[in-house]
Order: sequence, then structure tokens, then C-alpha cells
Amino acid sequence: MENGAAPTAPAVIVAIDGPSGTGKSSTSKAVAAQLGLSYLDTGAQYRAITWWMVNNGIDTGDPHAVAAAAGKPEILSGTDPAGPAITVDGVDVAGPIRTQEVTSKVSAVSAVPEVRTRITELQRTIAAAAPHGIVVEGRDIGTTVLPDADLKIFLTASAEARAARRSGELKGADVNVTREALIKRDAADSSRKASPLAKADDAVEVDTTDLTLAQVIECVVTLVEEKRAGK
Ligand SMILES: Nc1ncnc2c1ncn2[C@@H]1O[C@H](COP(=O)(O)OP(=O)(O)O)[C@@H](O)[C@H]1O
Ligand SMILES: Nc1ccn([C@@H]2O[C@H](COP(=O)(O)OP(=O)(O)O)[C@@H](O)[C@H]2O)c(=O)n1
Repeated sequence: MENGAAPTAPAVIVAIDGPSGTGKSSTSKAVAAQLGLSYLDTGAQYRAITWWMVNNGIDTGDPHAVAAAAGKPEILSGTDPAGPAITVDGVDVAGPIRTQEVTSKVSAVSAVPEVRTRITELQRTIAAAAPHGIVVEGRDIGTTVLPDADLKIFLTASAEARAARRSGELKGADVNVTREALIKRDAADSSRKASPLAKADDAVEVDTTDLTLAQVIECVVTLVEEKRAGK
């Protein structure tokens, strides 16, 4: 099978977690496209709700205010790996959710339990509806959102490699500033009470520090194909 899922291939649910810059989005999109699966970027959903809070004057540093507003925005996520769309109340926010302001506030918003309950429910509904299966990437997919996933991957990489990758994207960004911001966000995501960033006990850990993106994709595709063959 070269491209797309064979009509008889069983649906497969893949959870890909890990800290920032380990390659979750690039790997997940490519694996989903190659195997004919749907794709869900859960970080984009947390960014979208954060964008809405900022746009509506909610103090993102006040967990009570964030909790009270958590049910208000309507967040819709597309699942096409070739063009994953995200809208809030009908507005395309694919660009605005990537600003520095949203990036600096997203950890505080996503630590609020009411936000997580709402977004987790959306994620489970989307995963259940995927016809051939789905690759879902985030921080708590293997541990909390989809604990029965067929395959769980936990990507890691050194802080240096991750910072170099991220500052390559943010043209002109100082690599040391990027590294500190990334470490701070990972610490916040790992230490929160409500479903923190964590490796599930049954996840396969892949250290991508010295691997090319193509090598990581190949590794994950092989693991998915092995799972499918055994189903
Ligand atoms: N193994 C790798 N080697 C080099 N660059 C990579 C690798 N994996 C991802 N990248 C690049 O690093 C950046 C961050 O990757 P991304 O997939 O967005 O990470 P994450 O979703 O984990 O934050 C992207 O520019 C991507 O192309
Ligand atoms: N499953 C998830 C996914 C993201 N998040 C939050 O959303 C933020 C942005 O996620 P992202 O995947 O877009 O982050 P990067 O791609 O910038 O690393 C994370 O830093 C977490 O605070 C989460 O709490 N749980």
C-alpha cells in the first residue's frame, strides 16, 4: 500500500504527545496523509480558546474568569492533514492563534479544568467520528483523552534542538530567548494538576534530537503499520 488506506484496513487511533518542538505536528500530519487517516491538532484548540479569551477581554491570569467563560466560544476543527482548519464562532483563526501573545497565555488557559473538560469532549467526539482512524497530537492524548488508543508515541528532543527548530520558524528570533520561553511553557504544562504533559506508561518514546523529520515519520508509519497488521 503506497498512498491512502486500503478499503479493508481497520480504523486505527494514534496518540502522539510530547513537549514543544519535538516534531508532533509535522510528524502527525505526514503520517496521517501517508496512511489516509484524519488528523487533529489539539494544541490549536487550546490556542483557539485562548485567542477567544484575549479577544473578549477575559483576564487569562484569572482561572475563575477563564472557567466562567470556557463554555462560550464555538470551536470547530477540520481533520484534513493537508489543510487542518480551525474556526472560533465561524472566524478562521489559523493565523491569529500563532501570535506570541497567544503562545505566552495558552498554558494558563489550558490549565483550567473547565477548559480541559470542554476541549477533551470535543476531541473524543472528533476521534470517534474519523472513518479510517485518526492521528491526534497534544500533551495528554495517551494519558487522558484517548487512553485506549491503538498506538501511543511520546516524542522528545533536547531543549537545544527544539529551540533551534522553533527559532528557525520564527525568523530572526533569538535562539536563547526561544529556548527559555519553550522551557517555561513545558514546565507549566508538566506541572499543572489537570492532565499534565506526560508520557503514558504504554507509550513508545522516540528521541528525535538526532533524527531527521523524514526518519521520525518513517519510524511512526512503521509502528502504525505493525499495529494495523496485528489487528
Ligand atoms: N526531526 C526533526 N529534525 C529537524 N527539524 C524538525 C524535526 N521535526 C520537526 N522539525 C521542525 O521543527 C519545527 C517544529 O516542529 P513541530 O512539528 O511544529 O513540533 P511540535 O508540534 O512538537 O511543536 C518545524 O519547523 C519542523 O519542520
Ligand atoms: N493536548 C494538549 C495540547 C496542547 N495543550 C496546551 O496548548 C499549548 C499549545 O500547544 P501546541 O501544540 O500548539 O504547542 P507548540 O506546537 O507551540 O509546541 C501547550 O503549550 C499546552 O499548554 C494542552 O494543554 N494539551
